[in-house]
Amino acid sequence: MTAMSENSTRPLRLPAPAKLNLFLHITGRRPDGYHELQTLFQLLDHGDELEISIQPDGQITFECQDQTLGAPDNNLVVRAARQLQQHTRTGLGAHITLYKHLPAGAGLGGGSSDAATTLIGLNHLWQTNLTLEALAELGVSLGADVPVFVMGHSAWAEGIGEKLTPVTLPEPYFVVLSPACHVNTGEIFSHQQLTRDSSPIKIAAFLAGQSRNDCEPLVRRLYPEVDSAIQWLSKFGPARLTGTGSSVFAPMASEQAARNVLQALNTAEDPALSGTKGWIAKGVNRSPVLKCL
Ligand SMILES: C[C@](O)(CO)[C@H](O)COP(=O)(O)OP(=O)(O)OC[C@H]1O[C@@H](n2ccc(N)nc2=O)[C@H](O)[C@@H]1O
Ligand SMILES: Nc1ncnc2c1ncn2[C@@H]1O[C@H](COP(=O)(O)OP(=O)(O)OP(=O)(O)O)[C@@H](O)[C@H]1O
Repeated sequence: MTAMSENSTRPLRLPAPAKLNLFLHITGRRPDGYHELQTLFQLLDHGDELEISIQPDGQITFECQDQTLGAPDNNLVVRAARQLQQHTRTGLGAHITLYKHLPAGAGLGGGSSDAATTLIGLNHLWQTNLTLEALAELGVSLGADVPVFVMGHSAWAEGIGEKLTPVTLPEPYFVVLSPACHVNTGEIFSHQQLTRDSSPIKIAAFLAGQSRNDCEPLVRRLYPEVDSAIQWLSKFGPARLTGTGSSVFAPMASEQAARNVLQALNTAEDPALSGTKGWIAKGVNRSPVLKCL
């Protein structure tokens, strides 16, 4: 069987991992309104999954059980597929099924990761042979978080999050709490009370504990569920917001320590935590996507 016919018959099942922002400083604003930031992206071993197969007639079709995501045409998976199709002028199409496990609007980069996995998967199936750098450049217009998922490595990031330097992190276990609320990233970045004047730091300052998430004070004020989640998780470790929220996380000394925190969450009688989901994820340096191809 040739590589092409193998590609066209077998659906490709790929992971779309989540990320945490271990810190997030906003250092300025570009003329187009986008914010300049510094962040440390930690990829996780947990996320969504996609199944992709080729459609020879050029159609892009999409399936997802999660009805809360809105119209298929607006889904980042479909937008990524159309963008690659137009850019490469391939005559091929695809049928894509999204198995959504990550909450949306939760600061975990779920939509961006789905878009990145779509670009990587279709580039492979369609044999369009773009480099990862070219796919990342194409993806940044879909979301500022797409490039890190395409490059596939935990990274120090600057610019709007697209200037990436891969870093090797200790890969600890994290407890992640996802309150039931969705936070709209655009709303936080356009809020008058957002801190936008942090001085740039070097990685040594992060390692010395001199970092924060600049969105956190504002998001805690606007979303009491997030404030409660941070207060509760702080009893077990240094808890922080990821991205613009709504999820919060704390690194744990071991998987067992993480399990103990989840058990405490399940038996907590605090009404402010009702609807908040807790889960455990392991930090990974390399994205599981590239290992699948
Ligand atoms: C907060 C982070 O998750 C940190 O990793 C990202 O910066 C956000 O990335 P994202 O969800 O992929 O965001 P996008 O879909 O690109 O942008 C949503 C909206 O947030 C604002 N936005 C986003 C990123 C950024 N660096 N500056 C901004 O001002 C813009 O108004 C934009 O319209
Ligand atoms: N495949 C997708 N998965 C999740 N959301 C999607 C998807 N496609 C489009 N969206 C839209 O994008 C919005 C943001 O979703 P996403 O999960 O990427 O946010 P987020 O976790 O806050 O990301 P970030 O950390 O990058 O800000 C959702 O409210 C939803 O309407």
